[in-house]
Amino acid sequence: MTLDRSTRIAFIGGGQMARAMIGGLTAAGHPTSNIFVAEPFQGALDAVSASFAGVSTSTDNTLAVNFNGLGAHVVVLAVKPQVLKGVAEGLANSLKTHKSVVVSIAAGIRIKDLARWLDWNTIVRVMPNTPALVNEGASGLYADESCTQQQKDLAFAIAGSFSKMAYWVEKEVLLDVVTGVSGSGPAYFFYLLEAMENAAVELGMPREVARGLAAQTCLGAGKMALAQLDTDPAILRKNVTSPKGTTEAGIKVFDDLNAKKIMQDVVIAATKRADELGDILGSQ
Ligand SMILES: NC(=O)C1=CN([C@@H]2O[C@H](COP(=O)(O)OP(=O)(O)OC[C@H]3O[C@@H](n4cnc5c(N)ncnc54)[C@H](OP(=O)(O)O)[C@@H]3O)[C@@H](O)[C@H]2O)C=CC1
Ligand SMILES: O=C(O)[C@@H]1CCC=N1
Repeated sequence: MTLDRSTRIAFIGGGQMARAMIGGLTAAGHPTSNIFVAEPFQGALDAVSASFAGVSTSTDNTLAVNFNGLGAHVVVLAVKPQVLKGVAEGLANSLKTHKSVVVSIAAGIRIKDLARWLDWNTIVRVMPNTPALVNEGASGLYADESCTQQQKDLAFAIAGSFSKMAYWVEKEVLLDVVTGVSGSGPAYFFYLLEAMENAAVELGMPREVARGLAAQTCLGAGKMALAQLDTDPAILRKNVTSPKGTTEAGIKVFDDLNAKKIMQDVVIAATKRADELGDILGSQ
């Protein structure tokens, strides 16, 4: 099937990322009556209901897959990688009954391991990010030959509803790189924002002004980079940098500290951790 308003989507886990995806899906017009969220903590389900009126909820994961006896077309696994094995094993029978397409957003966990736990192999891995909540998500996807083109298209359409940029990657290992760049990436920018805001406050700026200036600058720089994707970001940076001016003085501090190398190491460390999670948790 293709994604349309009648597509029944079940979320297993109703945490940060599930809510960001549901926010994107509903903003794109998907009816809440065709979304079901299951998770063990009633408080989290209440928060989902408060944000998205009309979404069905349950503390029983199999009820979400069962989707009021109709069956979910798509089951999104949105739990932490550490609990995924137990969750997956509990869904095996319901998935076979309803033949749902499984979308896993868990960092690191590979299709072969998930397929073994689920005893089911119609699986697409998607690595989204939390800006999905404000309709600015970026996602990478991977599926192997056990999915049909139609199933891949369905998963891509779902990712596309909460992602401004969505890309298939050719090898599963590249999803770890997606995780290191855009999955974890919002946190790197928040880290920079924290530092920019604190510096401005130390220099006498009221905090709310500092926060607004820094956040809008981040958004503006991102929009400029997106508007000129064929331009190397180094050129965009040079366009801001007047000879012997202020930016040059600021960037010199970055260069003296080898900050570009540090940023590369950050992305590499997050990517390696995704691979490690796949090795450690996948061997269960
Ligand atoms: N956060 C992010 O930016 C991103 C996260 N991801 C991936 O998304 C997944 C979810 O992460 P995130 O949303 O941050 O995590 P959260 O902890 O916010 O959400 C996970 C949810 O799953 C619930 N849960 C725990 N056990 C079960 C269970 N047995 N059955 C059903 N639900 C359960 C948790 O409930 P409780 O709190 O009660 O334990 C929690 O609400 C992870 O695999 C992560 O790798 C991918 C991209 C970005
Ligand atoms: O930190 C994590 O493990 C998850 C995956 C990507 C973003 N958050």
